[in-house]
Amino acid sequence: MSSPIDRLRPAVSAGRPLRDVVALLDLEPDSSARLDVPVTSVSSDNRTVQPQALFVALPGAHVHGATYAEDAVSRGAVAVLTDPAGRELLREISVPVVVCDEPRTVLGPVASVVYGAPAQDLGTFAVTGTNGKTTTTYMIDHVLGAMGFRGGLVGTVETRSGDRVLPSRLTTPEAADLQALLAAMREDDVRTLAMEVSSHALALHRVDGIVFDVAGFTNLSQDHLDFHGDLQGYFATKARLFTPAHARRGVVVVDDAWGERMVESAQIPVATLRTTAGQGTGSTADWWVDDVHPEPGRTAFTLRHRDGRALETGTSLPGGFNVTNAALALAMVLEAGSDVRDVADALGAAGGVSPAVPGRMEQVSDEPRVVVDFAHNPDALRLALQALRPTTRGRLTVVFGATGERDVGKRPTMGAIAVEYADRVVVTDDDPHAEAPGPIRAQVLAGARSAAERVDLGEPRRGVAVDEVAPRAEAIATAIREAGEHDTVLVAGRGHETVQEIAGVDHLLDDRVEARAAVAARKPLDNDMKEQHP
Ligand SMILES: CC(=O)N[C@H]1[C@@H](OP(=O)(O)OP(=O)(O)OC[C@H]2O[C@@H](n3ccc(=O)[nH]c3=O)[C@H](O)[C@@H]2O)O[C@H](CO)[C@@H](O)[C@@H]1O[C@H](C)C(=O)N[C@@H](C)C(=O)N[C@H](CCC(=O)O)C(=O)O
Ligand SMILES: Nc1ncnc2c1ncn2[C@@H]1O[C@H](COP(=O)(O)OP(=O)(O)OP(=O)(O)O)[C@@H](O)[C@H]1O
Repeated sequence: MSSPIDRLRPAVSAGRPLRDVVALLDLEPDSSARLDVPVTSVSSDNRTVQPQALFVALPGAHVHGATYAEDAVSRGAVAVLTDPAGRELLREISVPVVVCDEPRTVLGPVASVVYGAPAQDLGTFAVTGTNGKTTTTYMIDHVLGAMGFRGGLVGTVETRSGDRVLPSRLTTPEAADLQALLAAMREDDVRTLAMEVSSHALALHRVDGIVFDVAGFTNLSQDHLDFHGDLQGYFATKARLFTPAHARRGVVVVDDAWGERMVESAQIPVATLRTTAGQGTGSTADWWVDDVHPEPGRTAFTLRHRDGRALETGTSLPGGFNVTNAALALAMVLEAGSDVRDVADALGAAGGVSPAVPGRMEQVSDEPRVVVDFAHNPDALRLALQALRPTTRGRLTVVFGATGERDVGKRPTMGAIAVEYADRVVVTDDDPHAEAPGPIRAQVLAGARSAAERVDLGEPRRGVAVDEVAPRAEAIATAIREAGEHDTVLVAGRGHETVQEIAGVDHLLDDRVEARAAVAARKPLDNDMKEQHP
């Protein structure tokens, strides 16, 4: 996880006089002389303030940003934008203060003005949905890269501007950081942007001030209900992306009812995409996936449009859901105006839609097969297990936990899903954050054990072993040590992440590193067994 100070920003910024910001907000200037001061950057965190910055002091859940205004000024901030509560905290400040009721809602547009509307110089693609955002953005970036465009990427795993790469702190950065990043991309001669737009970002106005060329919707299922209250609120927040303030056109996966509802509520032109089997010719969707079949090392498929366009390609990323992600990425690129033959030629040379996506169905070993995946909600866990089941010759083990301080309701559900699809379930810790890890495991285990009882009573009887092992590194080691050669071990929930937060303290932990170490530790055992049974 990077600190708030690690961020990509432009080396040069012409900036704008503070007067322009005041005009944008339609406010009465309180001191005309000082409104000529040039503003060359915008920060909503004092730790990122540079000389000539506008410091935007936001009210937060923990603290008011105005608390840090003095420090921001000492770092070179030349003005402060805040709300009336922030103004109260800033009686003695030495720089002009601009007050508006909801500074969060203007942060993006203000930063866009200061940096010279950088989004307008890029071909912009935004992806939202519960699952698949990271994968789909990597796929869009891969397709555009194959076509020769120098790309920018913003999302959960990393932030990339051409050759410059940083690990990400948030999936979607705060508005001021995002606009600075887009300005850096323009400086780096980046032509296209593929970015994840989280529901938090939409609710907290992080992408205000950007109108994406194409927005994509993957799916919706239970997650983040701690923040959005219920699924309806979660959906309504995602739907904001499909309005003229945020996007020009959209592509919506209509495999589930939420997709259909997204099409109904969209206020921009949207193309529909159906990727579930059996649609074929005569599909009611604009785009659909046809002729899905396995080929060595990949799944081949054809993306068709109702106007007759067809694109034959494939993806090496496992699971039916990755065909969906690939089809969405392609449909978004085609809806942006690319010619289907150009895309087909580029993909032919690139070997299909097959980017390396860190921690997404990432296979770290063959025998036993060990796969590290980011599935951390019920739907993703079920799909990841379903994807691995048909190609598992032995037993399927899953190692996972649930996040602390987040959506408590999904814990027992995930336990039950694990039992439904795996032969062995090892419940451990995810990121407990400040919550006590034991009770989180207990809630996951409760769901798993009651599902296991149902499975044991059912016909045919299927004994599923449910164990609790913590800490997580020990759980991974145990599952891999005890796995047979033909077994699969899915380590789910943390994917690419390298820091685990327990009791508010960060610990270095990378599931892929732990899994590789556990596989390496089996080697003497493997050799001994081979000597005994040559
Ligand atoms: C719910 C949420 O998103 N909260 C974000 C919000 O926090 P907050 O309102 O509590 O802020 P605060 O800590 O009270 O601070 C108030 C203001 O003072 C500033 N400040 C604070 C401290 C300081 O030393 N100096 C300073 O200037 C802060 O930058 C902020 O502007 O503003 C903070 C500053 O930008 C964010 O770090 C914080 O994200 C927290 C860490 C978070 O975990 N967010 C997650 C839930 C999130 O956004 N996730 C989505 C992806 C979800 C998914 O799909 O998995 C994402 O897009 O990343
Ligand atoms: N289209 C999809 N439908 C359902 N599940 C998916 C889909 N694509 C990926 N997944 C599952 O969800 C997990 C997360 O995938 P990915 O990181 O691409 O999604 P995301 O939306 O970016 O998630 P997050 O915002 O939490 O980072 C994957 O590891 C996989 O298990």
